[in-house]
Parts: sequence; C-alpha cells; structure tokens
Amino acid sequence: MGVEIRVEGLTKRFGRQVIWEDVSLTLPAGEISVLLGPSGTGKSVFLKTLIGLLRPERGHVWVGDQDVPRLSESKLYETRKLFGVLFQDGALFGSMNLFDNIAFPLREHTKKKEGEIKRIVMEKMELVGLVGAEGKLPGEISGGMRKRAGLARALVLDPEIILCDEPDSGLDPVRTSYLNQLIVDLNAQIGATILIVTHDINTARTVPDNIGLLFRRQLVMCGPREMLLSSEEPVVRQFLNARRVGPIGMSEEKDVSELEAEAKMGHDPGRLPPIPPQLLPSNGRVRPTQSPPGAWLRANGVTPPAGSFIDELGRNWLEEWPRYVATMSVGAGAPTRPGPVTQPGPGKTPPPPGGVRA
Ligand SMILES: Nc1ncnc2c1ncn2[C@@H]1O[C@H](COP(=O)(O)OP(=O)(O)OP(=O)(O)O)[C@@H](O)[C@H]1O
Repeated sequence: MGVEIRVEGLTKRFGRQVIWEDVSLTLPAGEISVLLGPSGTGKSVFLKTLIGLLRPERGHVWVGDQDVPRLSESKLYETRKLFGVLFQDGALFGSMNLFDNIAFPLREHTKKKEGEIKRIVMEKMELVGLVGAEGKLPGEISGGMRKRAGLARALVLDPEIILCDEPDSGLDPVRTSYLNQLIVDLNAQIGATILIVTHDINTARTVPDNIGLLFRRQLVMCGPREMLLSSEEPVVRQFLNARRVGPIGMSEEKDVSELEAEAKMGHDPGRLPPIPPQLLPSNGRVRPTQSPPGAWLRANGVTPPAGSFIDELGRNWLEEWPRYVATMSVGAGAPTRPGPVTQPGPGKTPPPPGGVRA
C-alpha cells in the first residue's frame, strides 16, 4: 500500500547554479501529489534526485528507512525497484516493439520465465488500453499511446511509488482527461504513492490529494489540494490562474521595480476560481487516502471561493458526499463504468464527480 517519501533539507546545484535549496516535503503513502512550477525550476531534477539518478549537495530522501542519496550502488539498485517512472517522452526503446519495451524491466530485474512475463505484460497493456498494439514500434504509434506504453512499463514491477514527469505533455485535453482518470484508477487499484510533475492546471486542480509549487529555488507551498486552491499567496494565485501579473516573470522572476509598477497600476494575480470536486475512480469507489470534500478547509476555518465543489451537473459535493459514501460503503449500486449523465433519483448512487467527463 505505497511507501512514504520524506524529503528533508534537499539542495541541488549544478556548478554555481543553485536549482533549489532546503526543500522539505512528505509524499504520504498511497496519496497522489502534484508538483508544479515555472519551466526551469527543477521539477525534473527533483524527480531524478528522488530516485538517485542525481545526487543532491545536501539533504535526505527517505524512502522507508533508506536515505537514497547515501545508498551504495547495490542498495540503490534494490531501492529503485520500488519505483516506476514515466519519463516525459515515455523513454521507449525505438527499435523494440511495445511488448518488448514493456517486458524490458522484467527481463532486466527478475528471473521470471517468458510465460509469466507475457502474462504480466498483457495485464499491464490491458490496464492502459493497449491490447492489440504489442507488435508496434514506438515510431508507429501516437504520442498518447507512447505515454500509455511508458506507463505500462513503469507498472510491470508492481511499484510502490510512481513518478510521472509531465504525463500530459503533447496530449490533447481529452486524452489528458483519460490519462488523469487512468492515474486515479491505478492509485485506487494498487495504492501506490504517486507524484506527477505537470503544467496542466486542470490536472492539478482535480486529480491530486496534495500540491507543491517550486519557484525561486524554493518550495513556495506544499500541502493538501484545498490549501493551494484557496491560497492567498500571490505566486500560487498567479500560477494557478495562468496570469502574467504577479511575481513570476518570463525569465523566472520579476524584479522589484516591475512588481511595484504592477502594484501602482492596481494589477493583481486575481482571485482563485471555485475549487472543483476531486476526481473519483471510475468505479465510483472512494480511494482509501481520499479526504472528503472541504475537510481541509473546515479544519482550518477557510471559506472556499463561492461555487466550490459543484460539479458539471450542478450537484454540490459538500452536501452529496455523506449520502454518496454511505451508499458506496453498503456496496449498493456501485457503477463499474462512469455513470450516466442523469440526475440521480432518491436512493440512487450518483455518478462520481468527474466520472461523467472521463
Ligand atoms: N544534468 C544537468 N547538468 C546541468 N544542468 C542541468 C542538468 N539537468 C538539468 N539542469 C538544469 O537544471 C535546471 C532545471 O531543469 P529541469 O529540467 O529540472 O526543469 P523543469 O522545472 O523540469 O523544467 P520544465 O518545466 O521546462 O520541464 C535547468 O536550468 C537545467 O538546465
């Protein structure tokens, strides 16, 4: 059921270039987290540091009781088996068909027989909807299929932790929605701890349990989704609102005079929009690590933006949630596919938020 990653005081430099310093955060076991930040703030470097492909100058990356930067090569090799990584371009071998690409970690890291390898590969290909494409080369399939093949390959060793570096880059919005649903379903099914690096604001708003934001070599904020989506912090508001006004400039950060000029003009990064309901697995069941809507806001006395937690059918999930969970927990009527786009009658289980979109 997933492994916690605890990052403490992590600093990474390349020569004199400080990428980020003193970064501390926890990726709770079995939860989905998203890491945001302007281009070049070191998100990919962060992922690579978590799996020990890059060594930090200072700090710790605890995976269970193992501190990744301090592991010997052999221990690191063992610890990496806990990870499944989806690199930006899928990182498939161009000369191998999809079957062999996905089978690669099994042939490399296990002594499994070919029959067993075939069973596992086909199971993962089915999970990501690629059955029938086993014989295709990466160059013969679309970008979205390559992402899904990369995800299948990341899954073959049954990882406890899944790292996804911009899984949505180059995908159209509909394919991104499918991929998001796939990630949520995977988390529900295997309980892995998941970290997604993305620039897609809709993904950040609807998928994760937690969000972190890197800027100016610091982790500006990291915490539950509702904390970031209701934040007053200008950098967070500017980033989530995708606006030019605010501390983030074209080349990383604006200087003081630019910010003063913006303030004089009355410019502001803007208010954050209503918080959407969080995506549920497509079978409608609540993930074990998923918090009820509004839980963080209530616990911290924060009023969300008006219209929060209302889905595309106009249902308010703050009110809907207790009834929904009660219906699900007695196992009555749990849909195995996204529900129909209808208003549920009394006693019926409504389709989950986002489920009708996926
Ligand atoms: N191996 C390396 N050697 C030297 N510098 C590197 C290396 N890898 C990354 N960098 C530098 O680290 C910085 C952060 O890069 P990184 O790819 O992590 O950014 P990012 O936040 O993932 O960007 P994007 O959102 O555009 O993908 C960049 O300035 C990059 O040039």
